[in-house]
Formats: sequence, structure tokens, C-alpha cells
Amino acid sequence: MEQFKESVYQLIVETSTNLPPDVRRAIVKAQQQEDAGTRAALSLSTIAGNIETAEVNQSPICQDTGMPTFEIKTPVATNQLEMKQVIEEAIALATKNGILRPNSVDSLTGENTGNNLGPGAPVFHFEQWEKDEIELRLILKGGGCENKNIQYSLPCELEGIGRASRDLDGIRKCILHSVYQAQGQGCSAGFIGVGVGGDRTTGYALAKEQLFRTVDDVNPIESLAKLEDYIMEKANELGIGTMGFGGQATLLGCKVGVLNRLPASFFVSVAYNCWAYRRQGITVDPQSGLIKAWLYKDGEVKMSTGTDQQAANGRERKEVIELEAPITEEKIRSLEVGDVVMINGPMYTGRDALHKHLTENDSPVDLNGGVLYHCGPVMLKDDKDEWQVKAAGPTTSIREEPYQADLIKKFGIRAVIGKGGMGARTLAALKEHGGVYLNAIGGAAQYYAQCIEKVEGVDFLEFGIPEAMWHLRVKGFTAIVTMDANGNSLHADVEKSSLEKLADLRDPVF
Ligand SMILES: O=C(O)C[C@H](O)C(=O)O
Ligand code: SF4
Repeated sequence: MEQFKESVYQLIVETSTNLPPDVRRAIVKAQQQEDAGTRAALSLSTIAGNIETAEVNQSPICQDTGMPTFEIKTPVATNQLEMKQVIEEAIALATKNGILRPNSVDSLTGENTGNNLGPGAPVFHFEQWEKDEIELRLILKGGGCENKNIQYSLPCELEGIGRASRDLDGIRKCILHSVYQAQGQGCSAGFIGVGVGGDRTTGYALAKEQLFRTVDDVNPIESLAKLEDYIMEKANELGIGTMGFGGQATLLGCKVGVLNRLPASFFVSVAYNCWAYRRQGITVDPQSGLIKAWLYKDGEVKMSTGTDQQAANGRERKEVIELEAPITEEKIRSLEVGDVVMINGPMYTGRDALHKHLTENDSPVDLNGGVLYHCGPVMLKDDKDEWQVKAAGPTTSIREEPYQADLIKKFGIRAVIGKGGMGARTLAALKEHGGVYLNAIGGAAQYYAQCIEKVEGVDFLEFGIPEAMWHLRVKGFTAIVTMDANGNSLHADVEKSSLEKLADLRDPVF
């Protein structure tokens, strides 16, 4: 069992730090589709560089290492209870070593268990088979894209695309709508697994299972193969693009599975996965516990960071505006949507727990002119007992919409960094107070970790590592202004134009 534990540990490390070749190929293809110099192309370059760094440094590709979900097939008479225990030990070890973020939170008390174990975590699906080998597949699907999963109960009326009836064309409409409603918030360009039929539970389970198919896998059911191809073509016409910045690549994969349903129910369930599509698998010899084969490794795909591509196209990078924190109101008001900024100086992290706390309490640090970063990093203490940043990309900002406007005004915050954009109340507060929303590249956790020079302190560690308020000193932290102090929002614009394009796809196709 010691060797089996080592094999499972290796599987966890590979899944968290090294994107499989089929996913890499899909991202490379997206890079080739985008025009050099655009926001989408720059973001994809950052993503490509991040993928390489994560592999080289053996560090998490994204700081949200997700809900570890195992699909396991065992020979008859294998002791699954013993296996479960060993896998849990491997999970706890990977968490201790900074390969996984402590991600399991008591839903009633908010307490983080610290080792990724607890009721329902990790997720195990066991099955027996006749073969004399163990197969383990693992997916690490993060919370931001999980929040963009959606389940439709047909018939229904859908914004933009109209009525979805109980037929193949209704299914088509639901899937297109699911991509639209995700916008950039699930770190597009994404991959979707779709479950048609089943009940509410098995429909979602089927949708997730589809994510274990390789990107180039062709559906054995002809009508579904056609549907998958159609969705790939049309979803990429919605213009949502990487991180919702607009662009050619919105969807990188679509896989559809089907189950029978009850006469009264008709569910279409969609599991949305970000570009950081971390899934891997192994077969293991049950006697020795050694890895026999890797399931998603068909060759090496090196990522190109795109600078060569830009140079080849002769296009200049947009000028970068340097900002020293704390930032003056005048400087902030001079920024416009589309500007690329580079921040130096202090920055504070804060997400769900902190926003709620600051609404009711004072801040332990002066946030006047300050930069607030929606981020839940992976942190480890080194031998000198100092905190080191292992991964630190942005989290989805829209969750803080109920609080953000009040906090901007209450504390004098000038820049909020996150991903996916924020809503109308925040936009109004940015205008009134003089502030900007900066979009960082979701999932690029290695890229941003490298911009952090020092961890200068931490408050509210009792909220758990992801939710604590980390005091960071950054240098060259690059992000894009997507909401400015003049009332402009790139997110609102992309949402509007993609809704119009969705509406163009109303007419029946199947
Ligand atoms: O929890 C996080 O760090 C990020 C999350 O996966 C998100 O996409 O918002
Ligand atoms: S931050 Fe983005 S890339 Fe990371 S898990 Fe969340 S959705 Fe995925």
C-alpha cells in the first residue's frame, strides 16, 4: 500500500501541475486563432507561459485546486475501504506540500479542515471490473467554473435564444445558452461536459463524466457527434473570448452524453470547466502498486508564450501604464477600459469571508488609495517560518458584488483586481468614488505568484488560508482595466453583444 500511495501522490502532482497534451493542443489552437496584440491573444500568451512554469516548478497551475474527484475501477475483491484511506493520506500529503490548496470548508462553521478532507471531500466513484488492474482517473475542477454549471429543465424559455422544447433542437439551445451565461467568469475559453436526461443527480454526474473524454474524442452516437461539432462552431461565434475579453476562442471542447429519463422530466445538465482543465489518469498494478500507464499522455506539447507570434505579426504590445500603490484619485480617473496597467507596491487579498467581515467591521490596515485583490492563494511556510506564495491567481469577483460598492466608499479603495468583472452597483461606485476594476488572467496563478516580492503579513488566518487577508508587496503585477471611473464596462459590452449573437441562433437547426 505504501507504493500505491506513492502512485496516487504522483497522480495528484501531475494533475495539479501539468496540463495533459490534448488540453494543451486545444489552447495552442486557440492561440493561433486570435489576432496578435489583442487582449485575448495577450491573455492566452500569459496562460501558455503559466502552463509551462507550473510544469517546470512543479507547482499548481491554478491556486484553486478544486474538488478532487476520483473515478476508480478495481478488480473484483479489491479492498476499496483500504484504498480510500490511502488516497486520503495522499491528498493530505499533497496539501501539506503545497500541491493542493486547503480547499475543504465546513459549510456551517466556515472552518477550513486544512487537509482537503472532510464530509464529501474528496469525491470517490468506485466501480468494479473484470480486468486485473486498477484504473484511477482524477479531475481537479475549481469552484469558479463549478459555479457556472447549469441544469435546464425542458421545456423552458431562454434569454436570447427562446424556447427550448423537449427535442434535439431544445438541447442545442440549452448548450449554447450555457456557454453564454458563463461569460468569462469560469475562466474561458472553457470545456463543457453535457448530460442529457437522467434525473437531477445522474444528469450532472453524466455531464462531469464527459469531462473525462479526450478533447478529440468523437461521440459514438451520430446525432450527438453532429451536435458537438455544431456547438463547437457556433459557441465560438458568440465572441466572448478568453476571460470574457472578446475574441475568437470561447469554447475549446464539447462532449455530450445521454441517459434515459422519466416521462415527466427532461434535464440538460452542463458541467463547465475552465481552460485549466486538470484531469489525469493512471493504471496501477494491484500487486506492486506501481503505475503501469498514464491515461492522458499522448506526446509532449510545448506551449508558446506568444511573444514570437506577436513579433512575427509585427504588432506592438499596448503601452503599459505603471501604477504605484497607494494610487491617487487623479491617476485612477485618467485610466480607461482597455488600458494595460502594471502595479508596484502593497496589495491586499480579500474574498468572500473578508468582504462580509469588512462590511460590519473596521479594516486592520489602511486601505485608502489601496489595491484589493480578489485572491485565495496557496501559501506554504519555509524553513525560516516565513510565508511563501505557491500560487496566486484571481478569483471570480461577481460573488463580492453585494459588498464591493460599500467597501470601496467606506475604505477609499482605488483598485479592485479580480476576474470576470462586476455588476452595476460596483460600476456606479467606481464612478462616484474614483476607482477601477482590473481584470487579471484567471488561472494564471504561477504568473502572478512570480510578481509577488514579499508576503508582509496576514490578518484573519482563522478564516483559512484562501480567505485570509494577505499583505503582499508586488512588482510588475499586470492587469487590464475592464471597468473604469467613467462608467464603462467591457463586461457589460461583451455580455450585450454575445446576447445579440445568441439571439441569431434561435431558428431550428436539428
Ligand atoms: O477559489 C479560487 O481561488 C478561484 C475560483 O476557482 C474561481 O474561479 O473563482
Ligand atoms: S480561477 Fe479559473 S482557472 Fe482557476 S479553478 Fe477557478 S475557474 Fe478554473
